[in-house]
Amino acid sequence: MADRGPVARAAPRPPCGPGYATLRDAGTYRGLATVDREGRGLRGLLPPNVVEDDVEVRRAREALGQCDGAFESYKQLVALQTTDERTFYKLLRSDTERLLPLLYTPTVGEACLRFGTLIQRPMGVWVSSDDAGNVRELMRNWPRDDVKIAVITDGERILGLGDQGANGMGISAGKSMVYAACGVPPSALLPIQIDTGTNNKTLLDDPLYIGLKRERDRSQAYDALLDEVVVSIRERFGPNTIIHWEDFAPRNAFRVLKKYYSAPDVVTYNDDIQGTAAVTVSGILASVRALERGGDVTQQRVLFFGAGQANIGAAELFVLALTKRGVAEADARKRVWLFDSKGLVVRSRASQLSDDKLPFAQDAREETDLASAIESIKPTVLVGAAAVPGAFTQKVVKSMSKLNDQPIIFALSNPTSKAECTAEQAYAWSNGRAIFASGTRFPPVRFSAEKTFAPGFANNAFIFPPIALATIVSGAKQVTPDMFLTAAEALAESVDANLFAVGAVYPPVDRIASSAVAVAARTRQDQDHDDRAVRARSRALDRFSIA
Ligand SMILES: O=C([O-])CC(=O)C(=O)O
Ligand SMILES: [Mg+2]
Repeated sequence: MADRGPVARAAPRPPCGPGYATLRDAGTYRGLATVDREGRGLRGLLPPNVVEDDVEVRRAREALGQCDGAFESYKQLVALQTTDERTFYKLLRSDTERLLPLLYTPTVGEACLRFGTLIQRPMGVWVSSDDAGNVRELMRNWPRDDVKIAVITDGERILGLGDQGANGMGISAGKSMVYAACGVPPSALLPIQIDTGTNNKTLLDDPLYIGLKRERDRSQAYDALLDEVVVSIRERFGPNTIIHWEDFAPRNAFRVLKKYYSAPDVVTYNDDIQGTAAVTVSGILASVRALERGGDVTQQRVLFFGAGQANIGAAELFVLALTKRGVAEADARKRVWLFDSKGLVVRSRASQLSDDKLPFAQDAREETDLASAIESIKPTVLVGAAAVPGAFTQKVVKSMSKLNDQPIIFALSNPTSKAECTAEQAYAWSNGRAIFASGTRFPPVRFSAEKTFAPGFANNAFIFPPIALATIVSGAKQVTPDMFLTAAEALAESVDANLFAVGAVYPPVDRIASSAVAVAARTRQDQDHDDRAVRARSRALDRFSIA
C-alpha cells in the first residue's frame, strides 16, 4: 500500500486552546493591543502587530467615520462596546462632544424605536413579569459584582416618544454610558429593563418586537415586581446601590419615587423628576446671571408648559430655591405657573387636578391658549416639557419678547423632533434677544455676520452623574432635594461670561466630565458635615477620575 504521508499519521487531534474565549469577552478583549499572546493561547488568533491602546482608539474612530448617518454610527458604537469595552470607553471619554449625541439623545430615541433589529449582546438585565419570584437569580447572572448604580426603566415614557416597551433598554444603556463618560467605572453600572408588557400597538403587532406581547400589567403584580427588583439589587450588590428610575410614565414615576424615597435606606432618585428639575433650575439661575441689565432670581415669574414629571419637579425645586433666598413658600408658589393639556392650572379646576399639580393651582381665570396665558401672567421664563413640537409658535416667542428684554425660553422635550421650538426659531422670533436652551442640543445658529449663538444643552446629563458621584463618595443614605439644588447652583455658577456671550447657560458638552466632578465635590461638601467621614471616604473619589 502506498505511504499516505504525514497527514494520515497526525491522527489524535489536539484540543482547542483556551485563548479564544477571552477574545469574545468585551471586558477582557484588547484587540491588537493584546499583549502576552503566547502565554494565553492567542497566537494566530489576532494579526501579528501589537500596538498601543491609542492605536486601537484611532482605529475605532476611523471605523466610526465610515458610518453613514447617526443611526449607523450608533450601531457601530454599540458593536464596539459589546466587543471591546476598553476601547469604547476610551473613545467615548476622549471624544464625548461628538459621541454623546450618537449614543444618547437624539440618536438613542431612534435606537429605541428600532431596537428590534438591533439587540446584540447583553447590555443589561431584562426583568419581565414572567420572572416574578426569580429576580434574585437574574441578578446573579449579571457577571459583575461591583455595581453601584442600577438604571431602571419600564419603557413606558421613553423621552418624548411614549411607550416603547422593552425597547426602553436603549435609554437605560444610554444613561449608563453618560455616567461612564463622566468617570464612573463601566463595571459599576447596570442597565435594567422591566417588562410588564406594552400598550404600543405597533410593537405588539411587530414580529420583531423583543418584549412580552401583552398589554401593560396595571395590577399589584407590577408593584410587587419592582419591589423584588429593588430587594434583589440590594442583596446582590449591597444596600447602598443607587436605584436610578428613568422614563416611567407619570402615573408610576411619582408614586414609585415617593415609595422608595421614604423606604428606610433605599438610595434612589428619579432622573426625569429630579435630574431634569435640577438642570432646569440651574439654567434659570444661570440665565438670570446672564441678563445684561442684571436680574434677581426672586423676581422671576416662571411659566411651565406641560405639567408632567419634569416640569412639576422643576416647579418644586424652583420654589425651594426661592425659599432658600428668603421668599415665603406661599409667595414662591405664586411665581410659578403650570399650563397642562387643559390649559392653565387654576383653582377652579381643583377637583380634577392630581395631587402633584394642586399646590400650584393659582387664583386666576381659566385659560387654554398659551399666548393669551403669557399676556396675562407676564412670565420672565417659559419652560416647555410637554413633548408638543412647535408649541412655542412665533406668536408665543414674540409675546415673551414683548414683555422681556431678554426672555428666557427653554424647549426641553426630547429628542429634537419633540422640541417646543428650534434654536433658530427662538432667536429669529425674538430678534436675537432670547436666552435659549434645549433638552437635545441644536447646532450653533448663525444669526448675523457678527453673532453666532451656541445654545446650551439643558439636559439632566449635567446632573445625574455628579449626584451619583457625590452620593457614593459621601455614603449618603438619601439623595435629598437639597442635594439637587446644590448641584443646580454649582452647575449654574460654573457658567462664565464667555459662555453667556454665545448665548449658553450650561457648560459645553466636552466639559461634562470635569463639570460632573466639580459639581459632585460641591454637592458632597454640602451634604456631609462630618469632616472625618468626608476625609475617610474622599479617597474613593479618585476611583472615579477619568482613566
Ligand atoms: O434622556 C434625556 O435626554 C433626558 C431625559 O431624561 C428625557 O428626556 O427623558
Ligand atoms: Mg428621561
